[in-house]
Amino acid sequence: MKFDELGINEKIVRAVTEMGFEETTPIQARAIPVVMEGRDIIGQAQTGTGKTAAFGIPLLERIDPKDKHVQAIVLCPTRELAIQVADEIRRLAKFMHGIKVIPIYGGQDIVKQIRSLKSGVQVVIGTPGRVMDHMRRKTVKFDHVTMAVLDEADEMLNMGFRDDIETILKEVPHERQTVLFSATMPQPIMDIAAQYQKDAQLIRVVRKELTVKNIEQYYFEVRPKSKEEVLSRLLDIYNPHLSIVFCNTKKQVDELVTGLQGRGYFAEGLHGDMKQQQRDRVMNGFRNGRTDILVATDVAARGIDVDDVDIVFNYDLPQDEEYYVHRIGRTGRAGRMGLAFSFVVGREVYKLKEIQRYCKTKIIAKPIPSLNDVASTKADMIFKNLGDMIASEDLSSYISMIENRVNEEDYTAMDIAAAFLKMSMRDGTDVDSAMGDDEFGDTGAQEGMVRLFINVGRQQKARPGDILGAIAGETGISGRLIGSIDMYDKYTFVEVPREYAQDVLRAMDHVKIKGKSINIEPANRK
Ligand SMILES: Nc1ncnc2c1ncn2[C@@H]1O[C@H](COP(=O)(O)OP(=O)(O)OP(=O)(O)O)[C@@H](O)[C@H]1O
Ligand SMILES: [Mg+2]
Repeated sequence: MKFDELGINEKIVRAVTEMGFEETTPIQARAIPVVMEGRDIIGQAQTGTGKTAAFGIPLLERIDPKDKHVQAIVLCPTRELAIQVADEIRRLAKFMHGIKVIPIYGGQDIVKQIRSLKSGVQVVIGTPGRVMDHMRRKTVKFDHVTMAVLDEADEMLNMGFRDDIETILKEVPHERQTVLFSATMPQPIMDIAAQYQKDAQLIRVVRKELTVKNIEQYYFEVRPKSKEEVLSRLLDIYNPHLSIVFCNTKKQVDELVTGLQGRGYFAEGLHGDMKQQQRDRVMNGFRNGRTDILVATDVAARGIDVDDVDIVFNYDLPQDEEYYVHRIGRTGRAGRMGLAFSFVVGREVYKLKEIQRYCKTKIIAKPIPSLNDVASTKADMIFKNLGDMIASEDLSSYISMIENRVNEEDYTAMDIAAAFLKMSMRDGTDVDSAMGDDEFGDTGAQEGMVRLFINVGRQQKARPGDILGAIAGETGISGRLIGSIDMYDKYTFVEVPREYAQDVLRAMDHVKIKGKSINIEPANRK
């Protein structure tokens, strides 16, 4: 459906065209006409499918620019979302004169907000706490409000905000229109919502899955200690333009940011213990690409819309299934492609099963990339850049420098190229030191090798060749590089190059001998 078929203000049609919207999304096509009729609705549609405009457009249709009272109020669960929704509604209102939209949220100078509110604002987009604050101070009045929107309604009506929402809605005239939007809408929440709405129509853009099709979802079985290393490898291999890494605690966010920055990544944290100024700085940095990696708690899980987020990582699996939907929904927006990678530790596999059941999607297991994979991806990128440079630049003076060297010294141009490659691949993570030596200790292995202990299980009569083959097959490490296998009555040891040891351990869960899993651990623990 085209926007001009909706019977909306021509100025809004102009604005959406300028915003690059060609057609309405399904939720917009279905919700906008009903909301324009003045009916209460509950709108549920997948993440990134344009719910903001679905309420923003009919909201603007209702505003009388000549009337300087607050006429519409939108409540959002987080500050960042309030700012973003206000921006989107301002863009929609770009050609409508005399409409003022402001976000009001905690942590921002309240005196400034009061001044703006006094200057005649028709649309307030706020977080419940700060809105209540203004109500108490009587710096905002809602007696001319005809429309209330609860964006991310289920989240806000969840225990945390319920009382605040109730208090706020009591201040809004009873004849108001009340609309609720979210990508998830659990039944208990809809029951609560019935108290605030009148004869609400449920508009659910039904799809089998709750998550968007264009997000590919994978998981990695990891050990808690190896999460950061695995994350780094994935970042190096997939090289996302922007990515968001979700952690379950503020402490974990801080730790991971320090770790990633130490490894040379442009990462910043976002969580509720930070000062608002800092939160704004981080969010702006991420929106304009100064920060590539946003490490966040669930404050960034709902509604946040940033172009070019290619990958969402669940560094920790979320506690609630709904949060999985919202977190991964930060990628794959407005029809783009996205990747969602979840880290799963031990028994969390069960949680992952629940998430899959809830979302009605499959999350597929993926092996952890080896350092070899990382190295070859890095080399590919370097070769690509070199190719571009060779094609487009005059390198003759450099060529003669190399020729001179080769004539004077005892090595070839190939040696020089190889040394250069090694040098350029050493940026960011240091491949050789990434392995954490002490985990393997001194186990009397040969120089450069570490000993691993393998438990093949008693009943299995595995031959050394089977074990070697299985490990080589799963890790991609050439069988030649894996050293001796020593089989004793009860114990089996294998020696592997130190730099591959971690890979072998991580691959363990996938290494099967005669269909049965085996157990591998550092030999110094025995
Ligand atoms: N009709 C449209 N055509 C193209 N892009 C659109 C259209 N409507 C909205 N968009 C863009 O799609 C992106 C996602 O929209 P929006 O943030 O409203 O999604 P949402 O459904 O609210 O998602 P979430 O559940 O994550 O809050 C925004 O960048 C928005 O500008
Ligand atoms: Mg939204």
